[in-house]
Amino acid sequence: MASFRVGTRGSALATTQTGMAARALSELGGRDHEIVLIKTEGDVNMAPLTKIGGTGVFVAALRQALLDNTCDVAVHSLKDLPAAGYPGLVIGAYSVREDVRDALCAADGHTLATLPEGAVIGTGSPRRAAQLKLARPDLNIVGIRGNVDTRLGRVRREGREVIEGKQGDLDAVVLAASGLIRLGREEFVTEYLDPSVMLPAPGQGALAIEARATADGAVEEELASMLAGYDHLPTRLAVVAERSVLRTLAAGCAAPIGGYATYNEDSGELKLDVIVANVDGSEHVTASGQITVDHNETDAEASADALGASVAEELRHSAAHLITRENHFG
Ligand SMILES: NCc1[nH]cc(CCC(=O)O)c1CC(=O)O
Repeated sequence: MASFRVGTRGSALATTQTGMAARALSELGGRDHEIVLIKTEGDVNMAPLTKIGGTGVFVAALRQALLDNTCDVAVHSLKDLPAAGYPGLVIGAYSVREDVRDALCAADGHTLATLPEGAVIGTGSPRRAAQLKLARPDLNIVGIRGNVDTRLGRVRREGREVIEGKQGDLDAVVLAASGLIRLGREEFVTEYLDPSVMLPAPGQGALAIEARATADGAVEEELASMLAGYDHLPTRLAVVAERSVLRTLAAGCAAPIGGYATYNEDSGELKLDVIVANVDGSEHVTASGQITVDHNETDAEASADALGASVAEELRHSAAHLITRENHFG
């Protein structure tokens, strides 16, 4: 059978995780693949994400490549994919989820509890900034961007030259554990932050395989069984619930919202926790919900979506003033 083309961003993390997904798909489908590198606005423009639109800057070019038939599937970090659907495209599969937690990478082996008073922490994420300040109001948060190794290079280390604003100028950074693990950078982690301290971003740790949709919104027949074989249903139910929160509150990936759902295949319990916070940690609201859903039901995904929507509805009024474009930094 003909080979298929897999679109990816060019960052080290993107090419690494795309390679992993593409090899798995090839194996399932008994077909070769080729990788197509796509440059996105988020790779080219280094302004803070909250300034260049946040939502979607990493994915627009990849989606266009699918629509232009430059590639057949695109591999995204689900976290970077806006929660609203996209005309003509469909998420054909979700990967098994990697470690969903955020990870503190600090100088001198520090944990969140032992960081010195007033320590300077780098993150570009309002969600991480808000929850860091909730846990430790004395911390100073500075906005950073760039790829994983660039960010790790900002952490102070014995013997490393301090170049103001470039290298070794921070006490710690916070990154997604999943990215660090996929890139083999776990040795830099000094603490994996429990979701009770830092709720991850909706979709964090999962990959989404996007493809062209047929007229009735399904995956093209050529790819359907391969993608169905790759899809991980417990992940699908959890991330659908999480992303439903973003869609209901009309918030993007740059919003200070954490959301984490778990699905227990044995009991059928789907649980969801959500936090919306002020970026300076001065205010926050939380909500949780739980349903039982049989993953064999055809409407299991709709039930997960409804759970996210109902938890979000609980927060609609109390969180409205925290989901404005002003509630970010940079
Ligand atoms: N916006 C960058 C981005 N998009 C997805 C991940 C992590 C990978 C994942 O969520 O699986 C990262 C890096 C980070 O947050 O540290």
